Amino acid sequence: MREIIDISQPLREGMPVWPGDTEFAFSLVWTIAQSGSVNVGRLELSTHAGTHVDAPFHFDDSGAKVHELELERYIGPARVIDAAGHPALGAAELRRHDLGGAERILIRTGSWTDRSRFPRGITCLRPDAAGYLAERGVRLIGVDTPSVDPVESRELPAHHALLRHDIHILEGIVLDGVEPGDYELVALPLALRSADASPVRAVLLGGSKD
Ligand SMILES: N[C@@H](CC(=O)c1ccccc1NC=O)C(=O)O
Repeated sequence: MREIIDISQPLREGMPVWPGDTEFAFSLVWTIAQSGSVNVGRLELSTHAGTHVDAPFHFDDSGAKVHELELERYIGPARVIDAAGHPALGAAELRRHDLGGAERILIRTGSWTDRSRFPRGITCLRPDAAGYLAERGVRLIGVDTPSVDPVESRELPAHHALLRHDIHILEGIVLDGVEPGDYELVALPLALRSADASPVRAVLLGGSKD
């Protein structure tokens, strides 16, 4: 049995959300006490709640929507690298890490320290990281922050550069205590018609396949 490492943020009332975005809410609309048979909940949440993938449509009107994402991009070999301690990560910083030919690179920036609040001053990606990653065969980049661009950015240069190089984005993963190294990633978007992003349950499978 392979070890399963959950790298997802718990979705819960009061969890941090993008400034001004929909707060997460869960409530029971039917209870066993009232209905005599079942509890049934309802959710209100942003498509960017917690750990999520951005579809290109999030920042490009002609970009692919969530239901158009190929699932194979979100399942398969992934390398976790520890790149903590940088205000921004460009080609120069990433060059110091062995990416090992993995199509999926998950970056621990360590820049979201207090998970009870939405972070300020996160480590972002520089646009020149995109070409460097693409040359090494990367197709999915995951970060432990809510964005690959600075939170104040309107132009979203790293999002656009990554898309131009056909690299998709997984945001808000939790890599505290995860050893750098090679894993299998599973982080599937929901089958959400027309959406700009989707929460995912992201897990790493460690150990051997036997
Ligand atoms: N582009 C950011 C998210 C973002 O910009 C955002 C997410 C939720 C609600 C509002 C957002 N931006 C608003 O200006 C990202 O996905 O990395």
